[in-house]
Amino acid sequence: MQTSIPHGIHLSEWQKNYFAVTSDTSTPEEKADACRSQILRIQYAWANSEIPEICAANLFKKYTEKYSAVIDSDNVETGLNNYAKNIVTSAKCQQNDSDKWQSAFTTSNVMDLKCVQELMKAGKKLENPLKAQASITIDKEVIASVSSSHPKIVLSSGNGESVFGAGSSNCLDTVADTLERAPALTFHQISNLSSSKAGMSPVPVSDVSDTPFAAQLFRNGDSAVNISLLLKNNSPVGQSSSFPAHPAFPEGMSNLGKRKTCFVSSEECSNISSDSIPGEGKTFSWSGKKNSENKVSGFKSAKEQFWVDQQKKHQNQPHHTSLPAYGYTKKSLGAARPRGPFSKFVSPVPKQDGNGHTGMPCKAFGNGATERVQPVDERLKNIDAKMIELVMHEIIDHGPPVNWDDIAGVEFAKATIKEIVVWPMLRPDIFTGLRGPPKGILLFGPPGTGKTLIGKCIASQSGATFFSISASSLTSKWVGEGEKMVRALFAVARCQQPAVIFIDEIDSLLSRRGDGEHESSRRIKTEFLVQLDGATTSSEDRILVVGATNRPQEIDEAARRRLVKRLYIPLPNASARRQIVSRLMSKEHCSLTEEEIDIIVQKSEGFSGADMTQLCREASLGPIRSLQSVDIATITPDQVRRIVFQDFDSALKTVRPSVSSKDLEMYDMWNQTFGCGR
Ligand SMILES: Nc1ncnc2c1ncn2[C@@H]1O[C@H](COP(=O)(O)OP(=O)(O)OP(=O)(O)O)[C@@H](O)[C@H]1O
Ligand SMILES: [Mg+2]
Repeated sequence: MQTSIPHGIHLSEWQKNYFAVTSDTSTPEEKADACRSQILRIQYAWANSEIPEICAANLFKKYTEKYSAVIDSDNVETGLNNYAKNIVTSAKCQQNDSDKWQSAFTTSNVMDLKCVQELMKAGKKLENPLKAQASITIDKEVIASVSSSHPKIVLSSGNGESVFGAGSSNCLDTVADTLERAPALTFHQISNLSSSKAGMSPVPVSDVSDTPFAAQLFRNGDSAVNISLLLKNNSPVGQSSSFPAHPAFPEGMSNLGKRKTCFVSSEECSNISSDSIPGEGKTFSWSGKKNSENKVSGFKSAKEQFWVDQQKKHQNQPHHTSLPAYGYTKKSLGAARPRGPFSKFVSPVPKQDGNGHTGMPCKAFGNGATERVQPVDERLKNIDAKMIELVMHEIIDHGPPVNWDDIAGVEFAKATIKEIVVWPMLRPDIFTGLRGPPKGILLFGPPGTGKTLIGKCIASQSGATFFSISASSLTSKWVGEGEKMVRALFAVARCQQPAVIFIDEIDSLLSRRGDGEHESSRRIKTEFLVQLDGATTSSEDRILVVGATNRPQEIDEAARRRLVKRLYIPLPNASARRQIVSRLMSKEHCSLTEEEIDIIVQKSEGFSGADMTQLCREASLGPIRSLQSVDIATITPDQVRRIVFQDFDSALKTVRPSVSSKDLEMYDMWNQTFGCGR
């Protein structure tokens, strides 16, 4: 296409067309071509959710008007003289003397016109295939009505409608002009521009502030669209106003406050939903009445037509995975969630793309293109996405499975936990009302007695989603972010019910509140108690909080009350110690007799489970230590002698119990006062 653009200046296709349309030196044919090209570009951009509907509507209106002005003009120098007679008729059919004249030439019906469709077909030959397939996409809901005094644009959706007040039309022009003149302008800036007048929430864009939106949109159209627009419904009005001035901001746009503005409420934007079309990409539609209206009227929007065409085109080709859809797509954590601690969990938060941009969650669960996208869980609405990501990656436990048999002794605690955790998870229908399980458990006892091991066992055996976090990591790793993390933890757990939240070293999180306490740890504690209260008192939520501590006396009274089932995990008795030794030695090359084991058990009185494990480790080194250092280099594993009683005897001289009798008294006392054991 020949235009009057000076040579040597690199301009985007959009700009070239813009100049062709506005230039006095362009021929009518060039103007018509340029308009057609712009219209296609707008459709394509909107179909890919690169621009808001309102913006697309305005641009579309502008270029269809320019287009019809060229092709309708009888003047042989400036027009194409009845090139499309239908448009003239349509545009003028309702014209009368009234000020309230409304053109029948709307963004929706114009596409039904035969002549436009012919032009579209012609355009296909010029544009690249992808663009050519984009049929007119401005939807029925965008009704542009123009009156001389109060121009307004009504944008309706299933949830009602929003009226853009006087001057909105001009504002749209402002946005449109900005887009045209500043190809490098980011969407954020456009959003900024749009939001410069208070009253309606602009469409905030986050995490994509550097995305050269307009450049993507209006550059040569071959580049793949890779823009993520992240809507935050709860973002305050004017949030985006902090966006720094962009060097590419066009002259005259600096005093935006004086400009007419347009707004798209974030609520309306959130009504845009996206559905996967089997084997294809996605359609974007306003929720609510629109679709049903379309069906009743038999109207097929250009978007729908676009996808129908796409389907037809590819029906004989093997289906490919749908392209990632960026924009307003949402999904739920509640439905179709994986169960069990080792099942694959799908993060509710978008993964960062290669450019470091965080997009909205845009892919449905699983990989199938046919899966429908679920709405975002309401419970995660106000939770920081980064925190959710952290919860997913840092907290969910992925350790090796632990069986109840791996835990020696503590029979009462094991039975109680099975009763509280496993059975209600398996049969929630039976464990209702008074039989409803307690929502908080505290495992307390001397160090190394298997509290953490029990937590891992619950993770493996309960079938619930298991969140395991060390309290000290909450208070140290994410300084200042602790309370957010706590909130995110419980929110995600709520979405992943039944869920078990295991908090190791809970004393460091819920120690008594004191004067010398740091402000941030106080905040974390308060948040935790609030969340714990919610989780433990809600009868619907199937969240169990399990805390483990070896300093139960330091736990805040409020927290203690909420952890209703307080189970003492004592030092292993003789039978448990025997079990630990037998179990560990069964995996080794060992020749201990039953009597020898009895002696070992006797001699290890007061040992914790961890001490017993250490004793076995030490004894197993006996055969190695008895080797000459020269032999170590050459000996084969099967030449190493068996572990014998003498090795344990030697080991017992170096391994000592780690829990003092004074400590044991304290645990016993606390158990008698607050414990729920026998
Ligand atoms: N009852 C037990 N049965 C089998 N092994 C045990 C038992 N108790 C402890 N152990 C061994 O000791 C190791 C440490 O146990 P664990 O971490 O569960 O102790 P803990 O009670 O959480 O200690 P702490 O209070 O210091 O956190 C376990 O990995 C396991 O090898
Ligand atoms: Mg532990």
